[in-house]
Amino acid sequence: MNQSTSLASLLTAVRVTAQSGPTTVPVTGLTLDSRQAGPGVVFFALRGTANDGHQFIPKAVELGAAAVVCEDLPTDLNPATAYVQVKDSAEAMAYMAAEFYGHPSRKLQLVGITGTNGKTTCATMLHKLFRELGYHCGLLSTVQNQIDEQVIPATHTTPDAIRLNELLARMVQASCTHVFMEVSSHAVVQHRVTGLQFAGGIFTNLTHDHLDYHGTFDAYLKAKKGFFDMLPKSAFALTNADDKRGPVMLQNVVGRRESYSMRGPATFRGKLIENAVHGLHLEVDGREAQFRLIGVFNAYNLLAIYGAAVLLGEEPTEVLTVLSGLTSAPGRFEPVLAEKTRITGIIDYAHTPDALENVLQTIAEIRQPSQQVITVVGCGGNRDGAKRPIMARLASQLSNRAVLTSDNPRFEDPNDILQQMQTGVPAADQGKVLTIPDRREAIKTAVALAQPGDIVLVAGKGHEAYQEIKGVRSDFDDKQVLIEMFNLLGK
Ligand SMILES: CC(=O)N[C@H]1[C@@H](OP(=O)(O)OP(=O)(O)OC[C@H]2O[C@@H](n3ccc(=O)[nH]c3=O)[C@H](O)[C@@H]2O)O[C@H](CO)[C@@H](O)[C@@H]1O[C@H](C)C(=O)N[C@@H](C)C(=O)N[C@H](CCC(=O)O)C(=O)O
Ligand SMILES: Nc1ncnc2c1ncn2[C@@H]1O[C@H](COP(=O)(O)OP(=O)(O)OP(=O)(O)O)[C@@H](O)[C@H]1O
Repeated sequence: MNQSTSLASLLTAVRVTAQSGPTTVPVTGLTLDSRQAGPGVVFFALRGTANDGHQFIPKAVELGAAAVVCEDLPTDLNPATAYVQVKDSAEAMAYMAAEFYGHPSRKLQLVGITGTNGKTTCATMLHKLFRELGYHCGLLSTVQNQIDEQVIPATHTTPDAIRLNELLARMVQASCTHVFMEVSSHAVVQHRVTGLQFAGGIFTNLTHDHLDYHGTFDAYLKAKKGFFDMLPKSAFALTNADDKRGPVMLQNVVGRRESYSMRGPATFRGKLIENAVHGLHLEVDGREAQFRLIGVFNAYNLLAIYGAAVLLGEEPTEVLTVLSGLTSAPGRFEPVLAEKTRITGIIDYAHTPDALENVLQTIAEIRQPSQQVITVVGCGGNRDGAKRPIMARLASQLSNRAVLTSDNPRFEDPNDILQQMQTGVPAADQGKVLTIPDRREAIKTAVALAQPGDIVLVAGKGHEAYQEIKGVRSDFDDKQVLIEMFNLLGK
């Protein structure tokens, strides 16, 4: 995008504590990485988790940066460079990025989704729903960003404020009216969404996660709540009333307080009629509808999506009709049916003990006693080793058969990872477990073991389309391999 303005006009968006150097300079770009600095570019020195961006100011200046925005002015100032001192560089960057890109969020109906689980599912399905309803719209998610059907790879759940405003501006340029985005707790704390004007916010749920970053559960909750606290009066704040933290999210918010529930009073009410392998049958605000998504957690996601669409002014019956035909987000409890034998394959991104347990418990809720569950699972290399025995234990205890295999061994020997996983399998379950390092062979074996009607869960990779071995990423897609094996084995 060709963008140009003057530093002085960008500074109207922030409170400056001190400044030096020429402010009339034209600005053609913004960056938070000194290595990307150059003439016309404003460099923001951010205090990071590993580095302090202030140490890279000389590098940015050496590369010709037009200006530096920082919290502490350097002692050695270059007369050709403008230096701007602010209280918080990350916050200033967000306001200046919004200004630089012409406040794209104000020209869109921007809806943010926060919570531990369900963000990708809700954002992706809202995007699909509004596309079906005839709108041009954008998506910002962990899996991918999208402008209508154009896919733009994603590096973060929520991009940094510069990239975010740039993407929103591209969406405005492509005539998008609605954008659905995931708002991670990291993004709130790091001011990635500061200065954006939201039309609505959704809270899905909160469980223990990311405590390595936030330190305490309260800090994690505070980060999530920070997003609801920034919603303006015109926006809706839609919360899950059945989640323990749902009501807290609405405390003292300025936005319109709305809720959804499967249990009690709420703006949008759902009732479970059937939760089966082939999908959910729900009553939503008194209307019955059948959905292709599986599991009670998806009933909550569907209610959130329905509620948001109605709050955005869509007609409830039409919303339900379109939602009924939609499939889930890629690799999020994604069913793959073998037509001939009615074996149900499920592809899920679950790569932590919590997520694996959730998925297997959901399968336990929907399966008939005659249906066996066969789980294929692995654990990544060069990452948290403690989860390996736990995941193997869960897979063996909560399935009829488990096939332990590789999941991005990276630089570790796959056999070492598998050995560590095996230590978690209880003696009584040893007979249920096979160990096959080659993931393709593992999926083939699981399909071969499955009898008509059984369920094959392939966990861990979800939408990921690669397997990383010794630093090399080769193409590997669980869904494609599963379909290939159904065909190969005549299932
Ligand atoms: C822990 C975390 O959130 N880190 C993010 C943070 O980086 P950081 O603070 O570690 O950066 P740093 O290395 O300490 O450097 C400090 C500053 O110096 C700059 N720098 C660094 C080197 C150099 O040569 N020159 C230079 O200017 C860096 O650009 C940075 O601005 O700020 C960077 C710029 O915005 C992010 O890219 C980076 O995300 C990293 C890659 C990351 O993995 N983040 C994850 C944890 C994350 O944000 N995840 C959430 C989703 C969580 C979930 O729900 O699953 C997300 O929204 O994606
Ligand atoms: N509302 C929900 N409640 C509990 N679990 C859920 C919910 N929605 C999805 N899940 C489970 O959590 C997994 C992650 O779902 P999803 O990707 O939608 O969440 P997310 O918040 O975007 O998480 P991530 O950022 O890790 O992708 C799914 O594979 C599914 O098994």
